[in-house]
Amino acid sequence: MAIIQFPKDMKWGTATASYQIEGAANEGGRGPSIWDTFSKTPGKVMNGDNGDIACDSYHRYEEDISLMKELGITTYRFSVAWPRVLPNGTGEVNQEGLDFYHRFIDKLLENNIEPMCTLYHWDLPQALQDIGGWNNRETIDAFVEYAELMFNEFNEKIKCWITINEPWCASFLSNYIGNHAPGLQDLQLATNVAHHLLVAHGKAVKKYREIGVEDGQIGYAPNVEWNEPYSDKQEDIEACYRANGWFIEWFMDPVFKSAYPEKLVKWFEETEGVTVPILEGDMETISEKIDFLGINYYTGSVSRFNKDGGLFQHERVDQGYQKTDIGWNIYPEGFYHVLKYIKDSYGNIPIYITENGSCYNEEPESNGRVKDAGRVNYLKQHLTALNRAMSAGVNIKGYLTWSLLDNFEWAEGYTMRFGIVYVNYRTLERVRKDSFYWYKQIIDNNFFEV
Ligand SMILES: CCOCCOc1ccc(-c2cn(C[C@@H]3NC[C@@H](O)[C@H]3O)nn2)cc1
Repeated sequence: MAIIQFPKDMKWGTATASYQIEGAANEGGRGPSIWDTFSKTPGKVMNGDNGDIACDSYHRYEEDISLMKELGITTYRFSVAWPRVLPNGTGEVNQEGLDFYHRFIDKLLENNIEPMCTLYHWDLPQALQDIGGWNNRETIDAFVEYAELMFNEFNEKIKCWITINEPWCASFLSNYIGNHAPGLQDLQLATNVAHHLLVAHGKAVKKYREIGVEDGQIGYAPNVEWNEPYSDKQEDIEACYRANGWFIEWFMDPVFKSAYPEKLVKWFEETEGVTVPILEGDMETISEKIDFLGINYYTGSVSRFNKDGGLFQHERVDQGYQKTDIGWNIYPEGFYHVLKYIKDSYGNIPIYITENGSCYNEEPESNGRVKDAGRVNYLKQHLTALNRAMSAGVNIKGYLTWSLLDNFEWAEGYTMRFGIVYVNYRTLERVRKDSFYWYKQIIDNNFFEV
């Protein structure tokens, strides 16, 4: 047996997002977002599910916070619904929306739980999508107006800010692959969106610095996956570089090196005729220094070159890895490799694991117990890989599992469950899963045995 020990000051938490848990979509002055529109468009979301009610955390946040308190977490990552505070994206402020977040954050602080606030977790006000959304640089200015409002309103209470969650999902998954809102399929448009998200991130960081908060910190949370080359063949190594780079270099080189990765820019230009719409000063803005990096990791694979393998001429090679119920490989080695790669590529900036978790869809048994052994095992394997990365010098400050609650899993609707707490979507009752109790033990002891 080996002891997996974490540092005394390790921050433990859970993560959620506004559209996925709040509900009250047409309450409290909230305006519509692109996910309200997308989820109500036939065929876009499994079973026609939407976030109108979700986990009803808008009304049940006190119960959620008592679960967090019982769990013993010190940090809770949530996101603000932009259209709840600015129903039209800019201009008129919805005081009821601000009041809700004050009540919620005050309750967190009362319970000694540090709020980690994501400003943008994909619920763009529909009014901004109506003028082109992130493809229109005016949305960058709207985001800065929203960020400034939030910084000034909550700076005394929130000391840890995340600008953009998973820019790859908000740009390429949403505007090229088309699985997420607004469901477009145009690589040039998606590349514009990715760039404007990065500029918006940089401008928000600049605004945060201007406002000046001594004890605050700001970062962003890209999602990464790991493609391990199937062989030492150059073509396999390069194919994996491209596949990894779409998530890593594309969203980290601009922030940490003030330039896009040349090899990938050339690849987009030569194979797809796509270019990045960089204006004078953009790269300097994007690379405004951040205090920490949030990393979201779920899965990876062994991959290799395949000329007919789509955008990056790569393909995943099935190695018989076990998969979670959403069909993603369980690949903890990839977690270690990607963290080591980030450290070696971008220096040792403090990193929070802002999302890591697994999908298992067990229902409560007759005695009320939810036996999610797969999720406990996934946590064990990935925390072991995280510990290995920390031993290799990766500057990990905290780990927040996705997610506290089962919730609206985007295009999968409510069919896919990532929570350590089961949610009965009919009664909205919360039921602690076995993984809740296992994770509580880790938080209490700061170690576990494998
Ligand atoms: C190449 C083609 O691929 C088609 C599907 O491609 C993806 C990729 C990635 C995801 C994905 C979903 N999640 C979990 C969320 N992270 C944020 C939080 O809101 C969680 O709900 N992370 N990544 C989905 C679909």
